[in-house]
Amino acid sequence: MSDPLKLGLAGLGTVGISALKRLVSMENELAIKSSRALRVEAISAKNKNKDRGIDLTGFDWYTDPVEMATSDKIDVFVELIGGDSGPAEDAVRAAIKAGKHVITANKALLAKHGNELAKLAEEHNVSINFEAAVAGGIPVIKAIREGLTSNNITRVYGILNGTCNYILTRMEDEGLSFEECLKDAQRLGYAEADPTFDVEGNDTAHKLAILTSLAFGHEIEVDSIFLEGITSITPADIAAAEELGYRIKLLGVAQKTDSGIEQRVHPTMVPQDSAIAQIDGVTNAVAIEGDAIGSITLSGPGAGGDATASAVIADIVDIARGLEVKPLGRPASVLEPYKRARMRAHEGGYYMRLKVSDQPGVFASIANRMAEQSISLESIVQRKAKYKVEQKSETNSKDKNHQDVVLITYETTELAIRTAIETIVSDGHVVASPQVIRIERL
Ligand SMILES: NC(=O)C1=CN([C@@H]2O[C@H](COP(=O)(O)OP(=O)(O)OC[C@H]3O[C@@H](n4cnc5c(N)ncnc54)[C@H](OP(=O)(O)O)[C@@H]3O)[C@@H](O)[C@H]2O)C=CC1
Ligand SMILES: N[C@@H](CCO)C(=O)O
Repeated sequence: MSDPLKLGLAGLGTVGISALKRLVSMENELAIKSSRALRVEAISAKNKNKDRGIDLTGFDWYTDPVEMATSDKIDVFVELIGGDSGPAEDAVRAAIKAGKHVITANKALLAKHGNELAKLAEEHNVSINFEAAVAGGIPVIKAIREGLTSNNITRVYGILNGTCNYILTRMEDEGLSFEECLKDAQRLGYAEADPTFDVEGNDTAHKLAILTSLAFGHEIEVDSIFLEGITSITPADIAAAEELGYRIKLLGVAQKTDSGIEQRVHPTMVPQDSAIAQIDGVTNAVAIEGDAIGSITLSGPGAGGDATASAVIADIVDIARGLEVKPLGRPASVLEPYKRARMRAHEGGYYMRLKVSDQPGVFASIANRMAEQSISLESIVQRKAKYKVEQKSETNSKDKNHQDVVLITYETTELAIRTAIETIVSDGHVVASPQVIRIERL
């Protein structure tokens, strides 16, 4: 057997401590699978005195992760701190420059600096492995970067945030409030340090940007992703979706179009009988469409200590085995600049829920405005009694004179929908911000 592979682990939170425990408890088995011992030499976290449920006296302790990242005692720096700047970024850069391989679960860091870090790693002949950064325990990076290399990929989409899917599932199944569900997701270790990154869709965007780059051979480009989170989804939308044969999921979608690559993150109506609609709780699913494979969908736990540690350790084993792959699947120098498809040209079906004054003619006026934009309606329903219970929390006594008009359109464009909504709002019948949810062709 070769010399042990010496590891330094920075970050001993939900993911870090699970990874450390598994590396210790599976030491023999991992050594056999890697043909090499994996030895944790050094650890780093903020608070040395925190009880982490494991004896840490056998590891060298570093308060400064940058110092650990450059120490001669380690071969591989494992970054499990988080954040797109500060100690995580400083330590990753320092590790690469010191010739250490890097493993990270940090999608925020990769979405912001991934192109540059990939170049830096190539210059220093080291790997950056980041299986845990996208979809937790699902080996989707390996699937796209290695398993599907002979495919021309046309679309990648999926549920990429465990926290949001957990919240939406529990709101739907148990009728709980958004806030209650989010608190539980935080307690279970699923949410980001700042959970607005989850619920506003940023975390999904970070992951999507990484997948897009790997799938289409473009530079990572996160800032131009069309982004809507789940905070505006109400029990009334969830009830309407169910009645109309859909479920609401936060999807990240990247697809090739004639004008460029469309990247979008938004709550999405998916048909109840589709595979993606069956994905509940913290589970994630990623569907990949390519010319050789047709379509495959991978699903599994998207967050949580053990599931994420599984991906971190697989990355370590790859390094121990000597497997070297360019971080973004091809040399950084040949990645194409990202060409954005305009969101206004997006084509699809739409769900709209409009809270309107309960007056004669409103219904017909809305239908006319849609017709002006050549939008065909699959259904248009007026709801008062049906959603009364769900609406209680968001209404007051004035709402006695209001009702919801729920519309489902056939295929149209984002531009047509936006124009129709502007005119409907300017007609003065709508008494609250219109709710618009895109329907995905699956
Ligand atoms: N939680 C999950 O399910 C998943 C998380 N990720 C990603 O993994 C990474 C870690 O997430 P998670 O484990 O949840 O985060 P936690 O907040 O649970 O843990 C963060 C760790 O970083 C340590 N830390 C913070 N600042 C410093 C510093 N300056 N120097 C050294 N250590 C520091 C903390 O120390 P201390 O404990 O002393 O406070 C803590 O141990 C993030 O990038 C996250 O996005 C990816 C997939 C799933
Ligand atoms: N906060 C993230 C962790 C996994 O990346 C999620 O809920 O999916």
